[in-house]
Amino acid sequence: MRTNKVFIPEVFFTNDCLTGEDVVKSTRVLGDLDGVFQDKEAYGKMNKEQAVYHVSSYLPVLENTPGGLFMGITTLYPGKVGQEYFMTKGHFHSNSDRAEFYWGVEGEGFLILMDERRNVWAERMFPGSLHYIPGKVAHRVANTGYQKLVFSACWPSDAGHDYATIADAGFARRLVDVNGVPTLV
Ligand SMILES: O=P(O)(O)OC[C@H]1O[C@H](O)[C@H](O)[C@@H](O)[C@@H]1O
Ligand SMILES: [Fe+2]
Repeated sequence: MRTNKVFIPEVFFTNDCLTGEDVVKSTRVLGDLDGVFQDKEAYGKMNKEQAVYHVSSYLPVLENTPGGLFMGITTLYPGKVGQEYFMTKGHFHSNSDRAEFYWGVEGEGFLILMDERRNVWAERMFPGSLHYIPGKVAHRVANTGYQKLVFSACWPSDAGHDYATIADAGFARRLVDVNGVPTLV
């Protein structure tokens, strides 16, 4: 199932929108993304303290609660490591059949998806793009623009994050700048 529906945003979310004791904020700096990018030489020369993305997560119920929902806002900065765009770590869900919605709020980029047979495809993200991520599909987002990319997400509170599978085998294809054009290679 591949869907890429569009809605019209009336409110632009930012990470600052979400506040309260059930909101968890985190930042991933370049040093947290060791092993994620292909060009190790370019990565080695970059400042590891540089922020790549911020996530604010609204967790109104406890992690692993069946039937609940979480919501997040991610701000992903523009940049590249070599020719590869700044991107999120990416993950499957620990409860592998759990689905998720992502939607574009600001900026431009791609949602990169990979199923369990390692087929990879990408959906363009822009303000108002809406993306249904089926269960058993790994997901990561790349910023291909020159400004920050803001997207939001809604996922089941019992989905969990499985980073280990991606850390071990990565995605089967990478989104790189080929003569100025974002290309899956
Ligand atoms: O968890 P990452 O792969 O680093 O992606 C960053 C974040 O993106 C979205 O906001 C998701 O809903 C979060 O669950 C995820 O943590
Ligand atoms: Fe997810």
